[in-house]
Amino acid sequence: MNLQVLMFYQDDPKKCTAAKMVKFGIAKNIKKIGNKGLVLDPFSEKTLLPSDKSLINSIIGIDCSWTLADQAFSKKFNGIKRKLPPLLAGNPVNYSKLNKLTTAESLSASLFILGFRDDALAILDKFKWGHTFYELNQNLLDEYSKLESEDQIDIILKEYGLSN
Ligand SMILES: C[S@@+](CC[C@H](N)C(=O)[O-])C[C@H]1O[C@@H](n2cnc3c(N)ncnc32)[C@H](O)[C@@H]1O
Repeated sequence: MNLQVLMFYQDDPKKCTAAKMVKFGIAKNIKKIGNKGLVLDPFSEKTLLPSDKSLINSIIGIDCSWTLADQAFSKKFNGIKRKLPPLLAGNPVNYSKLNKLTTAESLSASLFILGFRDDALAILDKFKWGHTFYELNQNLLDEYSKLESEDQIDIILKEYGLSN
């Protein structure tokens, strides 16, 4: 799957996971999103499902600061927007917080859910804390890669003690 990042350059470049993925040739730094691009948007009403694979030709992470994310996502991006189903951050900045993932974690999780397991793990291998993200979410990711509808997510969260 073609991985892309659209960068706002708002965070420390030394810690930016999108910049690291571009440097390693894992993701392409783009300025324009295509119509069949899956935009990873934490504010989207729709959740990513495995069946979305047939609609898309690329996955795009929007690399902005979490503190400015509402402004960044108020822009009208082209593409197909989806949030990820609930996952725990493994990165040191937002460790164990639900849904506050780095761009690298979000791209990895989306690949996992869409069935590209090896590619998902290869991204995490590039980060010291990558294995922590996988260990925290392995069971959830396995379940999400079999999702047929959003209705099933609440049942999964209850099973793992993550529902309110
Ligand atoms: C807000 S930026 C933070 C970037 C961070 N500074 C880094 O170095 O990775 C993280 C991006 O990953 C994607 N993302 C993170 N969590 C997500 C979620 N729960 N659902 C959908 N996309 C998510 C979005 O594209 C989001 O803009």
